[in-house]
Amino acid sequence: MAEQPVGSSQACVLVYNAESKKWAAQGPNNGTSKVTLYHNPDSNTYRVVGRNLQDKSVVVNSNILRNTTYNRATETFHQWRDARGVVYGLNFTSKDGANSFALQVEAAIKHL
Ligand SMILES: CC(=O)N[C@@H](Cc1ccccc1Cl)C(=O)N1CCC[C@]12C=C[C@@H]1CC[C@@H](C(=O)N3CC[C@@H]4C=C[C@H]5[C@H](C)C[C@@H](C(=O)O)N5C(=O)[C@H]43)N1C2=O
Repeated sequence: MAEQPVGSSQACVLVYNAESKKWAAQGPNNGTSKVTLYHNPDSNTYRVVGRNLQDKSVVVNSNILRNTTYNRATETFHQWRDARGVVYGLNFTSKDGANSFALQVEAAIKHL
């Protein structure tokens, strides 16, 4: 069976630049993206995919692993580090959207 969407939310996707110590918003004019947690039941893998709402470009495509720590830095800003050390940030447009997405990611990590 192909990948299934577990849940989605709206957020601005950012990547941290360790050199400049700044967050860089991904996608055209720092736009909002639709971030979706996908589950592949065949391989029992999860990933977060974000697509910019405006031009549909993929702004994040990151595997969530059993040793991933999903950090709720604030009620609306969550972040994680991928296997290569790239730090992603999600600046959600609402607390509810942030919380529901986080609950799904946290459940996914427990399921791995
Ligand atoms: C142990 C560890 O790895 N720790 C990581 C975090 C983590 C923990 C556990 C597992 C994985 C990860 Cl990844 C860490 O601490 N990291 C990862 C890289 C960056 C950072 C390091 C230092 C700074 C200091 C401050 C904070 C930061 O960046 N914060 C705070 C909330 C605040 C909210 C919003 C965004 C806003 C969109 C723009 C900007 C603004 O507000 O202008 N901004 C911010 O400033 C945002 N940092 C971090 O998160």
